[in-house]
Amino acid sequence: MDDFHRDTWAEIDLDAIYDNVANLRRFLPTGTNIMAVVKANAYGHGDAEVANTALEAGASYLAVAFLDEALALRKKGLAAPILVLGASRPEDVSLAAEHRIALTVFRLDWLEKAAALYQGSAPVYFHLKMDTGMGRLGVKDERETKQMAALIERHPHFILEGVYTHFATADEINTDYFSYQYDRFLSMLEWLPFRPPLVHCANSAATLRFPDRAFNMVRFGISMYGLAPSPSIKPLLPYELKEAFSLHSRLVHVKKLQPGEKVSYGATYTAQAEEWIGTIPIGYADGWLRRLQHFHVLVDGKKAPIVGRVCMDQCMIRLPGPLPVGTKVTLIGRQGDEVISIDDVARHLDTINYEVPCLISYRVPRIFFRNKRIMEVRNAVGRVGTNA
Ligand SMILES: Cc1ncc(COP(=O)(O)O)c(CNc2conc2O)c1O
Repeated sequence: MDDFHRDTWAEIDLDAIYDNVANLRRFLPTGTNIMAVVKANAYGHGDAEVANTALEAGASYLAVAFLDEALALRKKGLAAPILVLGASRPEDVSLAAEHRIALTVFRLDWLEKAAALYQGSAPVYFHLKMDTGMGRLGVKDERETKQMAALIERHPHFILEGVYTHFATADEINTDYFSYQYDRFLSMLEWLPFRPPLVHCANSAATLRFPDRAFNMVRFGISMYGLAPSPSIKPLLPYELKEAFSLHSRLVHVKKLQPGEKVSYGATYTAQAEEWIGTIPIGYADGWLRRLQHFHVLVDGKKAPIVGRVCMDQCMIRLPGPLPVGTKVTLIGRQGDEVISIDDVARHLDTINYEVPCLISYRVPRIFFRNKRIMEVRNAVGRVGTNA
């Protein structure tokens, strides 16, 4: 376990991760596999710890965005199959094969380059991505699809393990475009000479809303972390999700301001009366963005407004009264009857909940709880740029 020397930390409740996946396991038809999406350091929650917990709870596959993230999981001892959802380089096919990492393929020219460059004898697993309307990555042409399937079939070491697509609007109430994409996927699947072993299309929203249209694997991301894919479909979710991420700090300075005294850069905040002001060691370099000025935190079980500009490493809050240095402050999570959810922070930032935990940077240590006890502490400070 790492130690850390600044009183700001994130707590990851792996019991919540476990329950979110175990509940999905119970919710899905037996033959539907669960692919745990752990890209971007598991949406800021800690890639290896979340991956291990998800696998324990019934996931059988992992997904990341880029090859480096998959290699990092292998280095951390994860042995489960991993799919790279994003683009990779044709010259990295050997590296992927060596580590049993499946790659997404969606261009014939890429596949031809990979075939020309691959000198290995280990099997190379591909998932062919079809663009049914997300407009990001994916093949759209029948002839190109057939040529790609034929090339893979001809190659002695290439294996078409899966085929998939990604929905643009599964988290919206109106299902017109979702249905268009689903139907498009059904017809594009007919372009293949055979059905690969794994066919998948559903992200969290599609999984939880339309489990009967998930084929035989789902790609479970945001709701594994206990977050609804969007506020509009939150009431439609089939079971309660448990939020896994919380964020805490401690008062490092407390002072009383007289009326007219100022706080922070730009002296934009002026005390209106005698006010108790606390300083906490978290700022925008930790992902606690400047736009969170005027938002609030919890201290002594009460809401406390963030006053003055958020600095790179610190910010100031107006306290309900004199409190001792060292008092715990909760920026995301619960104190007594008061809760600040990730959705609350996202709403204030006018963004989506996905972005909030992803923003909490490497500089904030993560403490992992399993069975209500600390099972790991990760402090990446000092590791960035070295072999972790
Ligand atoms: C291809 C693909 N599959 C599955 C998921 C998981 O989706 P979920 O977290 O809604 O369950 C994502 C998430 N990708 C992104 C989420 O936000 N921006 C993205 O690019 C994805 O890009």
